[in-house]
Amino acid sequence: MEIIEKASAKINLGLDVLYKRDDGYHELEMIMASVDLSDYLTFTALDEDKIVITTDNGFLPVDGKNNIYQTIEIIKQHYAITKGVHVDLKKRIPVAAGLGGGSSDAAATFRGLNRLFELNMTYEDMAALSIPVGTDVPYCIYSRTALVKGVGEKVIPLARPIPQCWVVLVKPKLSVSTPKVFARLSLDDVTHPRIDKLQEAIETNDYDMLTRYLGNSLETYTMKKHPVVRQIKEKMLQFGADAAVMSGSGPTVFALCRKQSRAQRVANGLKGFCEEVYVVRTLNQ
Ligand SMILES: C[C@](O)(CO)[C@H](O)COP(=O)(O)OP(=O)(O)OC[C@H]1O[C@@H](n2ccc(N)nc2=O)[C@H](O)[C@@H]1O
Ligand SMILES: Nc1ncnc2c1ncn2[C@@H]1O[C@H](COP(=O)(O)OP(=O)(O)OP(=O)(O)O)[C@@H](O)[C@H]1O
Repeated sequence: MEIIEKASAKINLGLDVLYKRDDGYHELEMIMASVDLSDYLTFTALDEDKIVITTDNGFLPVDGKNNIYQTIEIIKQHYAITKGVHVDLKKRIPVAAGLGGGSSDAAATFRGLNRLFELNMTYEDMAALSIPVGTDVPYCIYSRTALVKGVGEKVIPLARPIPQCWVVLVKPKLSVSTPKVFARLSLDDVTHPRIDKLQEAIETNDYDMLTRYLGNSLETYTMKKHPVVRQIKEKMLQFGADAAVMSGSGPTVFALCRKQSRAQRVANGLKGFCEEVYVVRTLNQ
């Protein structure tokens, strides 16, 4: 039997770093949503007890460094599964972009193996097992508009999706190390987006309010280190985006546009500047 799961990219509409905890991790408050830019994973059970990952992306590790591999190991161990698993990954989400690609693949692996081995895990069960793989995995298991707290383990789905709009994603040719960003961040200097206002905007389906309150505490740090990230944001606004902000620890910046034609204009304006430009929709969930 073959099981297919879709793993969608996430964006952080709001990311507030509250404080550093004693264990070194940062307490966060975020509003997250998923967009229609997705990897596809196909799962097959193997009689032999081994984990095999194949992918069309030649640069990704296919061993224990891959989030998919780590997730399968956790599930196999937790449920004492002696069968093996083959996963074929069609990679579409840019890697190390701030779009949670690896986390989303891990989340799809939880959902996929749940079906493949009929484990009856709830989303809560999956989220509880998933944190060692990555702090974005719990959100990606739900993969719907949510308020996310703690280090990422508390996922509270919102009653409505974000107001329908177009999202332009632009990734410059550089990678950002999330651990380094958190380690070097000066908490005295960060700005604090109003997560409560973002939540209110979504719950009242108020697109204009949503665009006013986008914000990310990690943005200033990453922009100082990589000025191109600021340039992308400025250009997006110049080309008519309703709002723009960096996602996660970057370097991808996303813009929101009410109209498709405007999103296309923003994308065309950025194409000469950056190689990776995508126009996508938010998922209606
Ligand atoms: C910034 C976000 O993208 C927001 O969605 C995520 O929290 C980061 O998710 P990620 O890239 O999967 O990163 P993880 O592998 O979970 O964490 C990498 C490192 O970032 C730091 N980290 C991460 C999350 C968090 N709440 N506090 C932290 O201080 C920790 O040093 C951790 O070892
Ligand atoms: N399945 C996977 N897909 C993508 N990257 C993976 C995967 N497994 C392991 N990695 C490694 O994880 C690193 C980060 O990749 P990923 O695309 O998840 O980052 P990201 O989008 O910045 O995540 P986040 O937004 O959660 O910070 C890369 O160096 C990559 O080699």
